[in-house]
Amino acid sequence: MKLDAIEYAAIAGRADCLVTPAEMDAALDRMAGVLTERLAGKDPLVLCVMTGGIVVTGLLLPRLHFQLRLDYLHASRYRGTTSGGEIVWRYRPSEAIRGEHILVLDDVLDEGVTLDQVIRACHEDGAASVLSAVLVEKCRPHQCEADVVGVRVPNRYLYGDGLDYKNYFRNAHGVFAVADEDL
Ligand SMILES: O=P(O)(O)OC[C@H]1O[C@H](OP(=O)(O)OP(=O)(O)O)[C@H](O)[C@@H]1O
Ligand SMILES: Nc1nc2[nH]cnc2c(=O)[nH]1
Repeated sequence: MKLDAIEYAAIAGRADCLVTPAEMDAALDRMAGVLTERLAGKDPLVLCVMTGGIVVTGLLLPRLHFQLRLDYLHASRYRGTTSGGEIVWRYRPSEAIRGEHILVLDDVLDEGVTLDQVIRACHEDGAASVLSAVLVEKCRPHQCEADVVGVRVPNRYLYGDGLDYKNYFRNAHGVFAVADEDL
């Protein structure tokens, strides 16, 4: 469904900014530092979890000054809605994963169902090691933990830096919480 320009502006106007663009940039620098310590010299294969992971991947990779390769996987469970369902795999690069040091990059750790299943899939597919990093972690219980976290935020429905609201706002820099009346 498309949003008209008035609705779009109203949703943005009612949202709360939880993390500013400058705070996100600082978080990305910190993540890059930790990932460099953990992965430099290992020639990792970075897997972007589509679609939300595309922004953190694009912002983080130029900060990683060591040898690596990039691929992606596509697993999703929200699909434009605000509550999660079954994981649907659209692309799983099983052959490429065998024997590799994998870095999984995603935008958000919420219930942790997606990351848990992605990490299990990488092990099943024969990864030599699996490290995970998320840009945003919600303060709530998760089915699994990420190894590296950019920022931690309250448990609200979020958009920005890859996270969508009704398929929009992935391009907003920073993290924003949708107003209750828009949920
Ligand atoms: O921790 P969880 O509760 O499993 O939620 C996290 C997942 O939810 C989002 O994906 P979504 O299914 O919305 O797909 P998208 O990346 O296409 O937005 C996000 O990109 C994570 O992959
Ligand atoms: N856009 C978006 N996707 C999610 N997937 C899991 N939690 C969220 C969230 O808060 N916002």
